[in-house]
Amino acid sequence: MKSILDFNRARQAGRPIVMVTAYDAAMARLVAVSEADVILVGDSAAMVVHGLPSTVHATLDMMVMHTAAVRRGAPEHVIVADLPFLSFRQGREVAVRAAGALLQAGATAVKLEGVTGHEDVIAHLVGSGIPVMGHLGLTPQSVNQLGGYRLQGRSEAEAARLRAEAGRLEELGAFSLVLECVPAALAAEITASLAITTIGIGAGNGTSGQVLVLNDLLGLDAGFRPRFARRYLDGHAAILTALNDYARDVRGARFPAREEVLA
Ligand SMILES: Nc1nc(=O)c2c([nH]1)NC[C@@H]1CN(c3ccc(C(=O)N[C@@H](CCC(=O)O)C(=O)O)cc3)CN21
Ligand SMILES: CC(C)C(=O)C(=O)O
Ligand SMILES: [Mg+2]
Repeated sequence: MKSILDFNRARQAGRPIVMVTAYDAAMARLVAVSEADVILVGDSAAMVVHGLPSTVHATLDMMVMHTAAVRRGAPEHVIVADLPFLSFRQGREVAVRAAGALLQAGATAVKLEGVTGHEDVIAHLVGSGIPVMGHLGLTPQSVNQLGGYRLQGRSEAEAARLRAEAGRLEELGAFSLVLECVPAALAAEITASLAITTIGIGAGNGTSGQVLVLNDLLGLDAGFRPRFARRYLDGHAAILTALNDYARDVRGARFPAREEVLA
């Protein structure tokens, strides 16, 4: 996809939107030549790339660096970058500066979690020419409040709140929103009630598109296996085999071979 207008074009054409994360130029180059539509520079980078315990630890500097690297690897794609924890909860000026830094690093749009309490910030970003993607349901930046990564919107009260927040995001001018870990029927109902697109993760197949963390779909982490994260590759095993082949070749004096010696 070349612009955010392609989100609604895809929905109108009945084509599911394919979103995947990337954090560096090498992976972005791969995604750019794949059939995936959109790249998310997720704040999951804090966990996946930096080994930090949660996305609470993502910083603006970190997100700017990853966004710039991904833009170099994918010059033509729509890139959505996550606004890090608290960067949109300290008033309009701080938020617009953070979002501006992400756009100047190469993002096409920003994503932010939740809506209640920062409605004015969302409207101000949109009014400033910054496309905003919302993120509802399981909002990982609130993990310390949610008490873990669990399905959201199970009670009727929670479902009603999610419906209202999704409608509010559309009213405030968000062009799309992520629904993370919510019941499939609720995600489908919210999608049908909105004119803007929804991108699901752990939210069933009734959304306008899907998003997965690249490392998850490549199976790079042997330990992280939530039910929604289908593995298209056992990357952990494949890479481990390559590494051990290399180690054995060095120890067995099979590497480097004659043609690999510069002389
Ligand atoms: N590598 C990675 N992939 C992600 O999808 C991801 C991150 N990191 N970091 C930020 C958040 C955290 N996310 C998570 C993390 C764990 C579960 C999880 O363990 N889910 C279980 C239990 C569900 C439940 O109890 O309702 C599952 O089996 O799906 C879900 C989403 C999604 N995001
Ligand atoms: C899981 C997706 C939606 C995300 O926000 C991230 O990767 O940070
Ligand atoms: Mg995120």
